[in-house]
Amino acid sequence: MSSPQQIAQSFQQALNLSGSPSNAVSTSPTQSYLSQYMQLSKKPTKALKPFSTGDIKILLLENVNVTAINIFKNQGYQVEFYKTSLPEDELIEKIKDVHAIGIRSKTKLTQNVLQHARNLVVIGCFCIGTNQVDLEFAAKSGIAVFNSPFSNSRSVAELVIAEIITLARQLGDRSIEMHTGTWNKVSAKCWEIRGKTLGIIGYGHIGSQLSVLAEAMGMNVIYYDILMIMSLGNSKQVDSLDELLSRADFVSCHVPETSETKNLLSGPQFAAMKDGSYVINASRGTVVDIPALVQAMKAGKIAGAALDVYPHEPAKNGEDLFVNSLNSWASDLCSLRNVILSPHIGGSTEEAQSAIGVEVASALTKYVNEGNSSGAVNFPEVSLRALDLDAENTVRVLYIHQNVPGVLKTVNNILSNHNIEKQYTDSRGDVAYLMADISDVDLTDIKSLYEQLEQTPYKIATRLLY
Ligand SMILES: NC(=O)c1ccc[n+]([C@@H]2O[C@H](COP(=O)([O-])OP(=O)(O)OC[C@H]3O[C@@H](n4cnc5c(N)ncnc54)[C@H](O)[C@@H]3O)[C@@H](O)[C@H]2O)c1
Ligand SMILES: O=C(O)[C@H](O)COP(=O)(O)O
Repeated sequence: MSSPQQIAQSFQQALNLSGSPSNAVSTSPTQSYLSQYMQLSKKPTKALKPFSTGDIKILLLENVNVTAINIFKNQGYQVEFYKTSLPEDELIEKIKDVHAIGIRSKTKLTQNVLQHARNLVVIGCFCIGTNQVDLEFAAKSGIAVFNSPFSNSRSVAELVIAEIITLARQLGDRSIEMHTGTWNKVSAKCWEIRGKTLGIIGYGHIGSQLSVLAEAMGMNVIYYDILMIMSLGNSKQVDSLDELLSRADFVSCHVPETSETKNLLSGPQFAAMKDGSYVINASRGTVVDIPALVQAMKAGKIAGAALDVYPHEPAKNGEDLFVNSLNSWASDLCSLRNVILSPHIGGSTEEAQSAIGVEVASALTKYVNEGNSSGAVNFPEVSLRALDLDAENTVRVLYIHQNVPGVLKTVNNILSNHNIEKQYTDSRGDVAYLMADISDVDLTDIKSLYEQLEQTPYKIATRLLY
């Protein structure tokens, strides 16, 4: 019989957890990372140590906040940090070996990129939007995705309030004039916002927060959403986008990027708006058709616009918006009066970034260390209370599988030699996730337990924590 050390060694080779290249696992790239053991206990009785938190490699891109780095380092994870996003070829190289990746809105985790991830267990979007990740492919590959659903909502809402006043007072133009030495004191077509109507498209976390701030400043608020949503304050939900457009002096978009929201505001919608009204977009660049906006502004229909997001955004600071041929509208837009352009800074405040860092890093840590998927955006949400590390011979089984009949029968048959202390399972679409704490496990049996689970049909990923 093999000694525990020998078993540990063979596990390390087979599972490629030692950091050195391994070709012992002859599965496809998306399968090979799924087979992982993790030992959280430092107890000397558990001599078998195929995987510890110190083996976890995490790649952080796009200047994810230091609060997150500290949380990961406190866990003992190996952290590789970059201030920017990476070009696709570099990203593919880097993603091959890491167990977790943290990104913001720029990094595109497409199927093409994700299929190279051999060990990836979890993705953290340190922002609200998750449209930059192929969520379905990730789920089917057993990769959970987490985001921060509201930690930057207030920051975006405050920016939009600033933009409403700036547009109403043509403040951007006055400032540019003063910077070039021109004194141009005017009141024509400059307005108070008190008593004006703000039309909010998308009354979610940001839209509703904006509603409260706008009403506090004396605005009337109407909103349009595909869902019936309780109105805050005196705001009123309207039945159609057209009704909102025909009544609002300021229209602000706060919808996600979906196929339905692509060019949500285009030529016909600008035509339906009030003469001299204003457009604000701090949601996603695909939501407003910029060339159509330029036309509407040139025609004098729209009196001003504030854009924080664009269909093709530069990957890093210092890059020129104009050099991207896909942004052929850029010089036209910049030549217009009363247009505020900001570089996707809606959520970029110290408060928001620090809170997002804590929130997403905590979710990732819980998933890696405990398998807890509460709050995942693409994955069944399963959690059991923290693994009892003091309980001798207890193992947490994390088993991700295709959502088809008969799988639980097979799995519970495998687990039936042990005492199942707790078990929880849930499914989402085609993917299901089972978590079970089993006791009375002889550590020398773990290899066999693992191998049996790995050999089950419809398995996507297995992890054993002990
Ligand atoms: N500029 C920035 O820095 C920044 C920061 C944070 C978020 N965002 C963007 O803002 C978006 C909104 O954020 P949120 O937190 O308020 O999201 P949310 O999910 O809380 O709210 C979005 C709302 O839009 C509604 N909606 C969806 N499709 C719609 C449609 N076709 N028409 C009308 N309503 C529709 C939803 O029902 C929901 O109520 C995010 O998806 C993100 O892309 C940008
Ligand atoms: O989705 C978001 O939260 C915003 O678009 C902010 O993205 P960022 O973190 O890349 O600035």
